[in-house]
Amino acid sequence: MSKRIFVSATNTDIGKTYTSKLLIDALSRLGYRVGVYKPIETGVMTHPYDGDELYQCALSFNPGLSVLSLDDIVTLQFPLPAAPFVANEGRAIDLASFDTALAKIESLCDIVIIEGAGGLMVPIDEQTMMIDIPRYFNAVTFLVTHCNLGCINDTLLSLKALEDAKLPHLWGLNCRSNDKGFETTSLPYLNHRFGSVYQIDKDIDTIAKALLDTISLHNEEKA
Ligand SMILES: Nc1ncnc2c1ncn2[C@@H]1O[C@H](COP(=O)(O)OP(=O)(O)OP(=O)(O)O)[C@@H](O)[C@H]1O
Ligand SMILES: C[C@H](N)[C@H](N)CCCCCC(=O)O
Ligand SMILES: [Mg+2]
Repeated sequence: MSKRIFVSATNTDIGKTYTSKLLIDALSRLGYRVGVYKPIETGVMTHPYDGDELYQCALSFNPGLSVLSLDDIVTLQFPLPAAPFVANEGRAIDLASFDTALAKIESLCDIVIIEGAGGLMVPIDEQTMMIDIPRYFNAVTFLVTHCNLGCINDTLLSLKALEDAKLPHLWGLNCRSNDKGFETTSLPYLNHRFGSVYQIDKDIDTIAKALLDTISLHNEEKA
């Protein structure tokens, strides 16, 4: 069964691409041929920079991906830097249009990292939100959250959305060197509630292994 990780975040600019690249590195070091996919990228004036960043990183570990073009990695590209619904003026998007692209990438890898656009409740069209994508792809979600004041609320809301949707998921905090006060203002509650938390920079190898375990469990349940 395919191994798919859907990387989402509490919002845009939180670190989905940053984290995806660390996951590519960690999974590659575990011996996996890693592929990447960005089904929809908005804000593409001339070049899909997000998709390219993912592609170049994956290519450096998995040269087999060199037969692909950037259009294979980023299926739908829109100039307006906005939710797909807005960038595509509310037109319907047929999710089946992603299947051929993903199959081509998966023929060249053992596991694929799929990056969403923005957060989980970003509208794609009238019928679909970003949170519907991991179910469509049968992927395990990795939620990236931040370490600024407000991260408790943002994290719990996104986790509630994943739990309500009964989607298998893990999550981690993307703390930046200029984040101030996280350990005194937010971490105490997160530790109290969850026992321990993953921090992406420190724990990426543990996260990669936990994602592989979660994928195996999820695939067994689906079999
Ligand atoms: N831990 C970090 N330390 C330093 N810089 C970071 C860190 N995480 C992310 N960044 C930087 O912050 C910016 C936003 O991160 P990134 O592009 O990964 O966000 P994103 O969630 O993928 O955004 P989008 O919704 O546009 O796809 C980038 O310039 C990235 O290099
Ligand atoms: C252009 C940007 N970097 C992302 N690709 C799209 C973010 C859409 C966010 C929409 C919203 O939540 O209001
Ligand atoms: Mg990104």
